[in-house]
Amino acid sequence: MKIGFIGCGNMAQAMIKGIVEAKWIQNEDILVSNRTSKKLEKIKDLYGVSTTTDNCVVAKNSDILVLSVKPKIYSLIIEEIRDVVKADTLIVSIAPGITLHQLETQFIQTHKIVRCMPNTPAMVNEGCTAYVMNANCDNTNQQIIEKLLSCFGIAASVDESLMDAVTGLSGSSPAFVYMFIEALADGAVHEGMPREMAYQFAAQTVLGSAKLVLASGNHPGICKDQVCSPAGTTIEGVRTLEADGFRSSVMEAVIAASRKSKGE
Ligand SMILES: NC(=O)C1=CN([C@@H]2O[C@H](COP(=O)(O)OP(=O)(O)OC[C@H]3O[C@@H](n4cnc5c(N)ncnc54)[C@H](OP(=O)(O)O)[C@@H]3O)[C@@H](O)[C@H]2O)C=CC1
Ligand SMILES: O=C(O)[C@@H]1CCC=N1
Repeated sequence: MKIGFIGCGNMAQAMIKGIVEAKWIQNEDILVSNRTSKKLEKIKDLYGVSTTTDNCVVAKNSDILVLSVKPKIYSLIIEEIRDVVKADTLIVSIAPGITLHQLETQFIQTHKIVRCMPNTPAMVNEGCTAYVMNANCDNTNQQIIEKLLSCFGIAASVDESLMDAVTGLSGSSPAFVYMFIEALADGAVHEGMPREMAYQFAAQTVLGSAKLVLASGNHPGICKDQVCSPAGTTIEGVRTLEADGFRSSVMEAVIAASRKSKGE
């Protein structure tokens, strides 16, 4: 089996790293194309994958074909490759806001199409991907797509109506989390902590807190209450976060990203 990527940017590189490390298929059976060659040279040097600047070479030879370019050039890319994609190739879209129906109408043949929303923590095997398949896909296709997505984290099948919310949450919120880590560190730097130490402590604290929510199965509020001693230090911080609209602000960010994905 050959897996192709058209576009070798941040998200494709994260997915390729996971597939290579999972040792699912031979590295040379990962085919990657990109507009320019610099990223291709880097990824070929790193993993020995097959690279080209000709998108049609990848499209023609792939059993699974991931369209990993920006949404605004999806139509252009589909127009470029649609005559050469094999009828039984499983097409994987990772673009926000582009529906299965839109994808089906842009291809000439009746293809098996999967709409996914991955995220960049795939780079460290901690990705979180939701997917929905079109009606042409069968159980075998689902097993293959689960296997692919599990190479770099967890995968969950969702109703297509949820894909925009997924984009706002797991797709986009890594950026919000990095802003949170930066802000936590800045607070500690303000109080005199060296910057490198502040980033390490902030990131480890976010990692550990997330692991505790997942491992305990507790409501996040219970985990929060376990940190807040009566009349202690933490509740002082909680008070200022509430006064500054922290939770509302985070909710608004997820809603804004979801709405953008919906095209609103
Ligand atoms: N980044 C993220 O966190 C996530 C991204 N996505 C989605 O993944 C997709 C890719 O995003 P991302 O990786 O971040 O974007 P990048 O900008 O990092 O990568 C896009 C790549 O597409 C290449 N490209 C541009 N035009 C062409 C072309 N005509 N033919 C072949 N390759 C081309 C670019 O090449 P060049 O460098 O030469 O311009 C670039 O390497 C998008 O649809 C995005 O919405 C989904 C989930 C999360
Ligand atoms: O910002 C974006 O549009 C993409 C989709 C989700 C994450 N990055």
